[in-house]
Amino acid sequence: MSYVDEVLEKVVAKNPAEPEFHQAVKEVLESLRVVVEANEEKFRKDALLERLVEPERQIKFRVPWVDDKGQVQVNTGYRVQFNSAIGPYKGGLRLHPSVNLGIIKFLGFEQIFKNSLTGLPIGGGKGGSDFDPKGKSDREVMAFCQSFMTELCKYIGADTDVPAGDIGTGAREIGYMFGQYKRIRGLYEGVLTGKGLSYGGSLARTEATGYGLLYFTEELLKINGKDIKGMTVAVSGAGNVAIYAIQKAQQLGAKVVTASDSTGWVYDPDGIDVAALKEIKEVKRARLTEYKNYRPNSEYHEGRGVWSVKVDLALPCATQNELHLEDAKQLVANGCLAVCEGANMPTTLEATQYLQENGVIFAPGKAANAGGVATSALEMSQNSERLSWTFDEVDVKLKNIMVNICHNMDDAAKRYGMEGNYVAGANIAGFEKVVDAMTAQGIV
Ligand SMILES: NC(=O)C1=CN([C@@H]2O[C@H](COP(=O)(O)OP(=O)(O)OC[C@H]3O[C@@H](n4cnc5c(N)ncnc54)[C@H](O)[C@@H]3O)[C@@H](O)[C@H]2O)C=CC1
Ligand SMILES: O=C(O)CCC(=O)C(=O)O
Repeated sequence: MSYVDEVLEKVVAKNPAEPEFHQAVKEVLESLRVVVEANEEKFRKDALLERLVEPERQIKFRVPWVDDKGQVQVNTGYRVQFNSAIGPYKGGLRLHPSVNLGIIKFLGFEQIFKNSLTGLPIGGGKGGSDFDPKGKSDREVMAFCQSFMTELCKYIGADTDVPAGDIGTGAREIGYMFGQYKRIRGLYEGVLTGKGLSYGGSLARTEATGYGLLYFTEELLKINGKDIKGMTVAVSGAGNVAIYAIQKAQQLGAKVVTASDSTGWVYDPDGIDVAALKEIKEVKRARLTEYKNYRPNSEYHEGRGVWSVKVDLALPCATQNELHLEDAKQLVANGCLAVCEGANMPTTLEATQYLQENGVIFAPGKAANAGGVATSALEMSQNSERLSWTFDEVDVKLKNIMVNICHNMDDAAKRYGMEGNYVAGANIAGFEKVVDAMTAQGIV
C-alpha cells in the first residue's frame, strides 16, 4: 500500500466519527501524492505524514456560565494547537452549536497550509465552543467569553498561540475575551487578533478576508485570461467574509446578486445593497427576511438555493460543505466560470471534482481566504512594534500577499505537471515550507 493510503487509513481508524477531519486530510494528502512519492523513503522513515496529521496538542475544557434567568449553562471549549513548525499557533475561534473536536481539527489542519501560504511566520491552530451567541444578550455573551478565556488563557500568549475570530466570534466577543485575558494574566499583549481599533486592532482586519478573496480572485481570473469586471456573482453567507467580499466585488465592477444565512437566501437582481446587509447583520443581528424591507425588488427564499442562480462566478462564504455535487452540476449547467472559496472547505470533495472535471476554475479556501489570517499576522507585527499602520498600508500589503499566493499556487501546480489544478497547487505550496521546517527541527 502507498504511504499516503496507509496514513489515510490510520487517520480514519484513529479518529473515528470525525468526518470533516477525514475530508480535509484526504483532500490534502491526495494532492500531495506526487510530492510524497518523490520522497517516500525519507518521509516514511521520519513518519512525516503521521506527525503532520497529529495535532501537537488538543485542549478540551468545561465552560460554565450563568444565563439571564440565573440558570447555569455548561458548554465545551476547544483549542487544537496543530503545528508550530513555522511560527506560533494562529487561527480563529468558532462559536456555533455544531462545533465538536472533529470540526476544530479540520479547521486547524487547513490552517497549517493556509498560514504557510501567506509567507508569514504563523503555525496552525483553531478553537471554539458549541456555545451559540445567536439570541443571547450582551451580558450572556460576556459571561460565556469570560469563562471561556479563564481556562484558555493558560495555553495562549502573544508568542505561543494567538486566536482570532471565526463563525460567531466577531468584534464583541474578541473584546470580552481580550479584557478577561488582560485581567487574569496581567499582560497587555497581542494575544488575540481582530481586536477593536482602540485597543490594538489593525485597520483593514475586518475587511481583510472578503477583500483578500477578491484580490485573489481578480488575479486568478487574470491568469486565466478573464476580467472580473462585468461578471455576475453569487455569494453565500451574510457574515464577516460575505459582506466584505460583496463590497469589494462591487468595487471591482462585478454585480453580486445573492446572499444567505442559515435559514434562507436573497436574490437581488439590481445587486446586493451592502449598507442594508451590514445594518441587518452587524447592527440588528437579524434574519435576511428583513432585506426585502430595504430592497422591495428583491426576493427572499427559505432554505438553500444560492447556487441555482445563473452566474459567472460563485463565492461560497458561509460554512463547510455548503456546495454539494447537485449545486456544482447546476453551476456548470448555468455556465459558471469560476468558484473561489471564501469559507473553509465549503465545497464537498465530489463537487470539487465535478467542477474541476468540467473546466471550472476552482480555488480552495486555504489559498483564497488567507487574507484574514495574513492581516491578523500584520496585526501581530503592529502590536510587537507598538505602532499602527494606515488602512492603505495594510490594504496594499494584503493585496500583495494575495497576488503572491495566487502565483505560488499556480506555479506549484505547474511544477508538478498539474497546471490549473489549484487544489494541488495550494496544498503543495503550503506543504513545502512546513515540511522543510519540520525536517530542519528534527523529530519533534
Ligand atoms: N472571519 C474570518 O476572518 C475568516 C473566516 N473564514 C471562514 O469563512 C466562513 C464564514 O465565516 P465568518 O464570515 O467569519 O462568520 P460569520 O459568523 O460572520 O458569518 C457566517 C455566515 O454564514 C451563515 N451560515 C452559517 N452556517 C450556515 C449554514 N449552515 N447555511 C447557510 N449559512 C450559514 C451565517 O448565517 C452567517 O451569515 C467560515 O467558514 C469561516 O471559517 C475563513 C477565513 C477567515
Ligand atoms: O485571523 C486569524 O487568525 C484566523 C482566521 C481564521 O480562522 C481562518 O483563516 O480560518
